[in-house]
Amino acid sequence: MKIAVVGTGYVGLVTGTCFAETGNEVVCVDIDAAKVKRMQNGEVPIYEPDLDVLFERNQRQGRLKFTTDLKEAVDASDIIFLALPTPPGEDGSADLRYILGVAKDLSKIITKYTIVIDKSTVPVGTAEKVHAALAENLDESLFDVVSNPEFLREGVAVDDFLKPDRVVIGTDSAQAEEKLRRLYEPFVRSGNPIIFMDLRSAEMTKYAANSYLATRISFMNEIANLCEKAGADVDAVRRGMGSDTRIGKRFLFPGVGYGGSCFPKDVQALAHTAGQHDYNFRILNAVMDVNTKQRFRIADKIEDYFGTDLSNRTIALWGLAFKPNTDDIREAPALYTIDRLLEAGAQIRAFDPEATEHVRAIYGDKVTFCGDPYEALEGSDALAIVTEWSMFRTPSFERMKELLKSPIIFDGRNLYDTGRMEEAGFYYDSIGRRPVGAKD
Ligand SMILES: NC(=O)c1ccc[n+]([C@@H]2O[C@H](COP(=O)([O-])OP(=O)(O)OC[C@H]3O[C@@H](n4cnc5c(N)ncnc54)[C@H](O)[C@@H]3O)[C@@H](O)[C@H]2O)c1
Ligand SMILES: O=c1ccn([C@@H]2O[C@H](COP(=O)(O)OP(=O)(O)O[C@H]3O[C@H](CO)[C@@H](O)[C@H](O)[C@H]3O)[C@@H](O)[C@H]2O)c(=O)[nH]1
Repeated sequence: MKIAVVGTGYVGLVTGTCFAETGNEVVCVDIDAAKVKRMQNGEVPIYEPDLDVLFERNQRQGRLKFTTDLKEAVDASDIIFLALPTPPGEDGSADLRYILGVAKDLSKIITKYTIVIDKSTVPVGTAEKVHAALAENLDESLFDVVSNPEFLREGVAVDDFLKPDRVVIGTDSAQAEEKLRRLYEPFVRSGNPIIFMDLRSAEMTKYAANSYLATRISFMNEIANLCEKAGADVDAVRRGMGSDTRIGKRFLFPGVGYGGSCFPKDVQALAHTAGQHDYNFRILNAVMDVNTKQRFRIADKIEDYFGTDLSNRTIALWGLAFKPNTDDIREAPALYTIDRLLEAGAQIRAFDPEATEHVRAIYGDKVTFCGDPYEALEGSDALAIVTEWSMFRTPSFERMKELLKSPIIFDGRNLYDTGRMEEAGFYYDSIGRRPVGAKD
C-alpha cells in the first residue's frame, strides 16, 4: 500500500519504518526541514534500539522516503497517518492545533479517496473534528477518518509495533476497515487481535489504557511509601501481589514517579475530558497528586539524610532519561530531582548513556556532566540512582566505595539487594524497603 506519515517523532518514525518493513511504500513528512535533511541523509534522529537497522534497509531499498512537502506525500498515497504532537494546553486538555491544522491543509490537497488516520493520542470526539475540517473543502465520498491509537513504548518501540498485543481501530467505514485489516495483518500473525470499534471508543481506549497503567504505578508508589513506614518490603509485596493472574506482574514497579511524554499529559487530558462532561474522575486526581510528590522522593530522602541545606554537598546522579533505552527526557523524574538539589545548593555530577546532551541544553554548567558512571562518583557525598539503565545493575561496589566520599546510595529504582548492600558496607536507602547500613 502507499502510505504517508505526517510527523516524524517517535510514533511517526517507527510507524513509517515498520510499514515500509512489511513492503509498503512510505513517505514521511515533517515541517522540520533540518530533521528531514538528516533523515534523507540516512540519519535516525532519535535513539531507539533496533530502529536504525530497519531504517537503513528500507531507505536503501527505496520504500522509505522523507519530505517537507505534504502535497507530494499525499499525492503518492492513499492512506495518511497523522502522528503529530498533542501536547497539553494550559488547561490540561490535549492541544489539537497540529492535528486540525494539518487536516485543514489536507482538505485542500486530497484529490482521490484517502483514509486519514489519527495515530496521535487524541481526546474523544477528535475524529469528528478532523472529519469536519476535511469536509470544509472536500466531498465526503473522498475520505474516511479512522482512529488507530498507538500503544508502543519508547525503548522497545520497534518490537511493540511489529508484535503488538493488539491493534485498536475505530471506524464506521467498511472500506477503511478492510484496508486496515490487510495493512495490519503481518503484525498480528502471532494471533493477537485487531479490535475494531467505533471512533469514540477507540479514542477513549488509548486514554483508558495509559491512565490505568499510571494508576497502577501511583498505587504501587503509595504501597511503597506505606511499606517504608510499616516496616514491610515492597519487592516482596509486589511479587506476592503480581503472582495473582488477575493482577499480573508487569507495571507494578514503584520508583520516582511516572514520566515521559505520555502518562503525565494523557492522565491530565482524561481528567480534563471528564471535567468537560461534568464528571469528577476522582481516581485520576489522586494518581496525579501521588505522582507529583513521588518525583521528589529521592530528593526528599537526600534532604532527610543531609539536611535541607546541601550547599557543601556533591551528589552523583545516575540516569537522566525518563526510562532506560531512550534519550527522551520529557517529564523525566531526573529533571525534578536536579531542580530540587540545585535549589538546596548541591553540586551535581551526572551521568546518562544517551540523554546527556539534552539535559546539558537545559542546565549548561550548573550540572557537571560525566563521561562514565564512576567519574560521577569522584568526590561525591552520595549517589542517587534515578533511571534503571542495565549498565547500573552490576557495578563494582568496591570501586564505588573508593570513589565516593562516603558509601551512601539513594536508589529510586531498587536495583540492588538490600542484604548485599549492607554486607558491602553501604548506607543504602531505596523505595519501599528498609534502609540498611549505618548512617555517618
Ligand atoms: N512517544 C511515544 O512513545 C508515543 C506512543 C504512543 C502515542 N504517542 C502519541 O503520538 C503523538 C506523537 O508523539 P511523538 O512522541 O511521536 O511526537 P514528537 O513530538 O516526538 O514528534 C512530532 C513530530 O511532528 C512534527 N510536526 C509538527 N507539526 C507538523 C506539521 N504541521 N507537519 C508535519 N510535521 C509536523 C514535529 O516536527 C515532530 O518531528 C502524540 O499524540 C503522542 O501522545 C506517543
Ligand atoms: O512499573 C512501572 C512501569 C513504568 N514506570 C514508569 O512509567 C513511565 C512510563 O513508562 P513506559 O510506559 O514504559 O514508557 P512510555 O514510552 O511512556 O509508554 C507509555 O506511553 C506510551 C505513549 O502513550 C504508550 O504508547 C505506551 O503503551 C505506554 O506504556 C516511566 O517513567 C517509567 O519509569 C514505573 O514507574 N513503574
